[in-house]
Amino acid sequence: MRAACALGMNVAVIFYSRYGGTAALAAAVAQGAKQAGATVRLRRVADLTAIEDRWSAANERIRAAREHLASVPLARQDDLFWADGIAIGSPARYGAMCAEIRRFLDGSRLPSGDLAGKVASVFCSPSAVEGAQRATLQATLASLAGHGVLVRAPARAEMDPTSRAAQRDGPPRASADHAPAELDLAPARALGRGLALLESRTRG
Ligand SMILES: Cc1cc2nc3c(=O)[nH]c(=O)nc-3n(C[C@H](O)[C@H](O)[C@H](O)COP(=O)(O)O)c2cc1C
Repeated sequence: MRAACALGMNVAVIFYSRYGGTAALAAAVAQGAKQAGATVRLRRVADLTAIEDRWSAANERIRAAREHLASVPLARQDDLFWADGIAIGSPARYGAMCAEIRRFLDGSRLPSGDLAGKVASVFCSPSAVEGAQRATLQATLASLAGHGVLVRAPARAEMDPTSRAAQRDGPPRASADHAPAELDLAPARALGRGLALLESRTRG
């Protein structure tokens, strides 16, 4: 049997991350798409606020994450047009996507339908507040669907932290220490691989 391959496919993985959790998931999504043979752009969305605006206890973690992510290029509207497959990642913020991703999508001023035919998927780094991840993913998907993309809905294991939590001792890790566990990274890689391969199939 011939192995599935997404050679010639472009995948853009676009994320915002304050503490590094979503960034780690984004890197795993990008890795999965690359393993499938796609050309990948890993891009971050810039912060809207300065570190000094935040309460001090969190500042060191934020600063470390920013240093770590400094070499990742900033996302541009062109990345959306370049891509055949698009993955958007956001931390959960009160059950919705973060303001940075909202602004990126709004600021790209895409006429409705401009991303028609592309395949899109979403991923999310929540804390252990069940339901927030699902709400965030659905809100992000709804925004992308408005631009005419085909939605590659996350599988249950990618979508629902409680289904993964059942497989290990303790709650999902993506928030407690901001370092996603392998049980979170493996579905993220599968999402990237699945996105790249699905896109190659829709092209025929
Ligand atoms: C303003 C704010 C609101 C948040 N709201 C939620 C929420 O509704 N549900 C949740 O599970 N986590 C929530 N969190 C926690 C973040 O989603 C969580 O820490 C996430 O892993 C951070 O991702 P990052 O490491 O990529 O920055 C919130 C965090 C902040 C700062």
